[in-house]
Amino acid sequence: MKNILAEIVAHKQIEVAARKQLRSVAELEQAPMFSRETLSLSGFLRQPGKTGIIAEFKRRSPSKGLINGNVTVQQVTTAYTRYGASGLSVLTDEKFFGGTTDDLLQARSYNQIPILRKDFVVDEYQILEAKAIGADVILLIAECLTADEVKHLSTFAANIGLEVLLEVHSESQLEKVSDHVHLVGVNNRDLTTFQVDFNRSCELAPKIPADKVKVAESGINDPANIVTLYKAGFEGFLIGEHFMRQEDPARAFENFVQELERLKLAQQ
Ligand SMILES: O=C(O)c1ccccc1NCC(=O)[C@H](O)[C@H](O)COP(=O)(O)O
Repeated sequence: MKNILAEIVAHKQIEVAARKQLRSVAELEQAPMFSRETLSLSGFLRQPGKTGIIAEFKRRSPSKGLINGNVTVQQVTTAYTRYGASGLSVLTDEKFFGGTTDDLLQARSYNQIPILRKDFVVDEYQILEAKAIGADVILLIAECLTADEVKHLSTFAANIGLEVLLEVHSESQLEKVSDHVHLVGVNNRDLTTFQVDFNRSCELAPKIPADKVKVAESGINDPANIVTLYKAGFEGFLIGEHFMRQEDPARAFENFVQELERLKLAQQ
């Protein structure tokens, strides 16, 4: 790991150690959300006629700095759901992305579609925390974890009813895909240069095991990108900044979906 991920992960380990002191595992397991029946993101993405968009609530990022500090979780996520998102992604990392676990708890309280806890998981504790705040899916990033860690953490998540999205950046990282990984995400953004390249994702798509749902992540800013990525085999499309950087992310999402539907009809 020679990019921003190394810095994020180093900080995450310190942060998780501190969080464990504030809220015990027993307290997480007693949280009202912990016992709720989770929703399947892979199932929602495969529902016929749906957009396949996993719409992300993202206030800031290492690549762009502040994206939007003026909107609320309720305004944005309920519009994403209303206009056809297949799932939501909520960044809960505070230092680098300006998110909080409370953002996800709020998103959960207003929406009945699957929610991905977007964070940098290095410890079982964060998976229990994800369940306790109402998430349905966790993200594991292949570049930050060994194959054994992916196997262990994905099994742990599956045992408490959470799905796992494993993010890969290269073909060699596909060796870390294990039984309890339900979705494989390919990040279009190179985290060293922050350059976006859909070709790289399209080349990797056919190499992903057929039983996993393929998700294209990052840099999507045009409905035509979805058509290209769909043709390459992707069923899910994770989009954050393109909507969040607009003054009105809800309107931006609605317009994007309308244009996507128009493009799909034109392709038939
Ligand atoms: O977005 C970043 O700058 C970033 C930097 C380092 C690690 C992760 C990063 N992003 C996390 C994500 O996966 C994106 O938020 C997600 O794929 C949506 O991407 P986008 O549509 O480009 O906001």
